[in-house]
Amino acid sequence: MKITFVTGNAGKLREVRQILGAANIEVDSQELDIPEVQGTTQEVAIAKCRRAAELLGGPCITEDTALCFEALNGLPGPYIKYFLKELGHEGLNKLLIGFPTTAAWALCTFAYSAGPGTEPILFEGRTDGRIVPARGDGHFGWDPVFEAEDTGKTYAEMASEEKNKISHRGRALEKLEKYLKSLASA
Ligand SMILES: O=c1nc[nH]c2c1ncn2[C@H]1C[C@H](O)[C@@H](COP(=O)(O)OP(=O)(O)OP(=O)(O)O)O1
Ligand SMILES: [Mg+2]
Repeated sequence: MKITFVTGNAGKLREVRQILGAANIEVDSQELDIPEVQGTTQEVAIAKCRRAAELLGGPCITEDTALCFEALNGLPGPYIKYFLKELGHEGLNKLLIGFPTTAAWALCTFAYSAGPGTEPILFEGRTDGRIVPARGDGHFGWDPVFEAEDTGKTYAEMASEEKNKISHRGRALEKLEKYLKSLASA
C-alpha cells in the first residue's frame, strides 16, 4: 500500500520511509507550506492534517514533533522548531539553568486524514529523556541534545535502527502502521 506524507522535513521523511518501508508501506511525499496554529499538540496536529488533505484533495498523513521540558510544564512543546532555530543546542541547555530538572520528553503526533472534510485521527508516541550538552554527529534537529532514558546516548549517538526502535516517531508509527493495515484489509 501507499500513503502520502505531507512534510517539509527531510529528516522526518527519511525515518518514516525506513520504518514504514520495513512494513511494506510505500511513502510518497508532498512538500506543502501549511501554517501551524498555536495550541495543544493535538490541536496543532489536527489543524495541519485537515488543511493538508484539503490542499491535496485526498488522503494523507502529517506529523508534528514536540520537545517538552518538565521544568517548563511541557514547553517549548510544539514550538520547539522556533526555539531551536533561535537558540541553538547551547541555548536549549541554557534555558534550563536554575531549574531543578533537565528531564524532557519527545512527543510525536501523526495525523491521518481519509480526505477533505474528514476528521483526522491521531497516533502518538513518546520517549522520555533529558536535555544534555550536544553529543554525537547527528544533523537532525535537536538529536544531539536529547539523551533517551536508560540508553545513556543522545539520539545523535545512535545508529538509525537504534533510534527508530525507541524513538517517539518509531512508537507513534507502530500505532499508525496497525491502523493503515486494518484499513487495507477492511
Ligand atoms: O526526531 C527528531 N530529532 C531531532 N529533531 C527533530 C526530530 N523530529 C523533529 N525534529 C525537529 C524539526 C523541527 O525543528 C522540530 C519539529 O517541528 P515540526 O513542525 O514538527 O517539523 P517541521 O516544520 O520541520 O516539518 P513539517 O513540515 O512536517 O511540519 O523538531
Ligand atoms: Mg512544521
